[in-house]
Amino acid sequence: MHLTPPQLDAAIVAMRTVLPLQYPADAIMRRFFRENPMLGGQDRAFIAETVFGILRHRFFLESLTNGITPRALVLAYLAKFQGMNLRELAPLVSETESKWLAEIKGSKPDVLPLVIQAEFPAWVVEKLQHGMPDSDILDLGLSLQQPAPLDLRVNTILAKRAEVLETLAQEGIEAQATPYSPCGIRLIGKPAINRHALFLSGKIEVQDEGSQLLGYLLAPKRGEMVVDFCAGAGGKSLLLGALMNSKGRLYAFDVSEKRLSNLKPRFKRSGLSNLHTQRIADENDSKIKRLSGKIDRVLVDAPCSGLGTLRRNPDLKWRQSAQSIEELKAKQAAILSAAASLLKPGGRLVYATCSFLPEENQAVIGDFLTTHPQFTVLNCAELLSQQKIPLDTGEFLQLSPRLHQTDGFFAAALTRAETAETAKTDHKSEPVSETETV
Ligand SMILES: C[S@@+](CC[C@H](N)C(=O)[O-])C[C@H]1O[C@@H](n2cnc3c(N)ncnc32)[C@H](O)[C@@H]1O
Repeated sequence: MHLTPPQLDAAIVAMRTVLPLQYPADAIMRRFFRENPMLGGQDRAFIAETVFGILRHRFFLESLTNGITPRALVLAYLAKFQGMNLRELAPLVSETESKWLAEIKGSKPDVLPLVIQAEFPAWVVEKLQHGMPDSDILDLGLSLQQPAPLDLRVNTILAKRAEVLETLAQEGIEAQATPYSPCGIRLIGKPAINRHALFLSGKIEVQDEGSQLLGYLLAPKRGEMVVDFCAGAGGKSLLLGALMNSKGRLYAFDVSEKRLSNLKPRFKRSGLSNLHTQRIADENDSKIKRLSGKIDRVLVDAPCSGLGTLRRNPDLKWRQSAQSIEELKAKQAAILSAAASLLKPGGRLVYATCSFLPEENQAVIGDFLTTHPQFTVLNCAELLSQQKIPLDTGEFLQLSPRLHQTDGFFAAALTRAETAETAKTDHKSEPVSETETV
């Protein structure tokens, strides 16, 4: 591309605004674009790509010199990772900068320490080294430095995947069916899909293929009682409703009113009628207690570090810490325990995170099983195979950008044993009354 001085300046200002990283980078960028309405579509794309690209490669870029400035970060990123040659950059930089950029172009990351090559903070590498060889940590880190593709979920209540693919092809939008999710589509580029008629009519939603697979793992059936315990803005609730063919009762719980209200317009578009959102104060809310032992399927999409989404949210590396993981582990255990109490004997619970840290995943499940002997683990590969999805990552579902081109998801499926004791508890629980339909 031909880079103009105003474009370069705007990227530097955006980088300076984002860098304290007190708030999520995507929120800061949204505000930056709102406050700079004169920027055109191309400028915005360039600035966003540059800022997120720098965050993906920040450890490497900062290793190049001491006290690196936002301007130096932008220039170094354009030279090293955007392939801009020194002739293109020459009219925009000083002679000293030009010499420095020439050195950077020749630098070789593969001689640098693992933390820099993998672009992980030291505390993440330390945690991973307990169970992973350095070569795997590096592979994982490198795969998370790539931008994520744009995946869509076809809303099977309103459309078929083949029909959506055909419409996209007719309009020259390159797309293909996702390899695992039966309702997924992967776009080749990044068109502004949220202004497309298919999106506005509720036929498609933006959703990573890995996230879609969690719905197939839970596999709710028509007419069942289902809970999405940490529903947020409802990415997974909408898929669960579609898998239930809008029949039965689907509760979407969350502690955040704001996130649940973001679900409303999506729900309106979706054509579903069986979704009931409820804000809960916390996992011990009385609304949860009233549903004890009554639910067929429960999804726990637990609050987590989000490190598996570093392709999309590279700033999480600086917004999480060893301390925040400790707090998350306690929260995850409490939520899992409360959500499990909802399950009918013989029911299914899926616990999921978008983290690759065993502490947030296998360890939470291990501790839960020790204190809840009435629960056992179901084999995820078998559950997916029952849904005609040929994906075997073992007992747990473990997705990675490198192997599956999805975000880094973890999921465990659990079932509750049928016992005389649990049947007695069922009899005592009261029906839930006040539900709000969005
Ligand atoms: C990973 S996000 C869920 C994303 C959502 N399922 C989706 O697909 O869009 C985790 C959610 O857990 C919610 N949360 C945090 N603490 C909670 C609690 N104690 N009970 C229920 N939800 C909680 C957060 O507000 C957040 O929306």
